[in-house]
Amino acid sequence: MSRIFAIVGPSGVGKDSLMRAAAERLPELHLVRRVITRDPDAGGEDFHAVSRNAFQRLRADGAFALDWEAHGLHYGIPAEVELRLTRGETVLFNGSRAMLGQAAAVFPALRVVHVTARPEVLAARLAGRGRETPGEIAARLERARLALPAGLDVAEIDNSGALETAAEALVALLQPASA
Ligand SMILES: Nc1ncnc2c1ncn2[C@@H]1O[C@H](COP(=O)(O)OP(=O)(O)O)[C@@H](O)[C@H]1O
Ligand SMILES: O=P(O)(O)OC[C@H]1O[C@H](OP(=O)(O)OP(=O)(O)O)[C@H](O)[C@@H]1O
Repeated sequence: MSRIFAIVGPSGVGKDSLMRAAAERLPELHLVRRVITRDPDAGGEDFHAVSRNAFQRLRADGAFALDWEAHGLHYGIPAEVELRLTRGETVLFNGSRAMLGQAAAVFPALRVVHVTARPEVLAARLAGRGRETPGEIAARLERARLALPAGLDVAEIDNSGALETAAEALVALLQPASA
């Protein structure tokens, strides 16, 4: 049976790190490679970098199952995810808390993993990652406490401590038996 999980939470909480750690343990997982209007050399997650114009063309051509704008960037989830779901795969994507209502409308079986960490931990991780400027980091910390929409199937994982601990919690959630 196919399953799709949105991994959400504040910037710097460790969403991408956790997705990668889970995929190391469960190689059958499909981690979505997002299309983003971000500098291709920005580092961090593996993503497909495009210009704003290219993004709009892709969007108009129906290349995305879901897309949104945040942090001044456009993000797209490739439409091929739908094909993977029809094949029975388990799909994980790094999602936006603000866009979960729309995501659940597109993927009715959507399950949400909400990753949290203490505020001082977030600030240290964003600074350590070094992908954003101090101004961008401040804006991301402002958004850290954004609430999730009601009515969704949400599991919580605290990643304030060791990545290994949170990764084990994620792997446990992803086991088919807990589906
Ligand atoms: N549990 C953890 N302990 C220490 N560092 C972590 C942990 N989780 C993530 N990090 C680091 O924090 C930074 C942000 O993680 P990242 O996965 O990019 O977060 P997000 O995708 O949520 O923005 C990265 O430098 C990552 O290596
Ligand atoms: O509505 P929100 O939950 O605040 O999310 C806004 C955006 O932030 C994250 O993106 P991105 O991966 O660029 O940022 P991050 O790695 O710093 O989390 C997330 O994937 C969304 O695209």
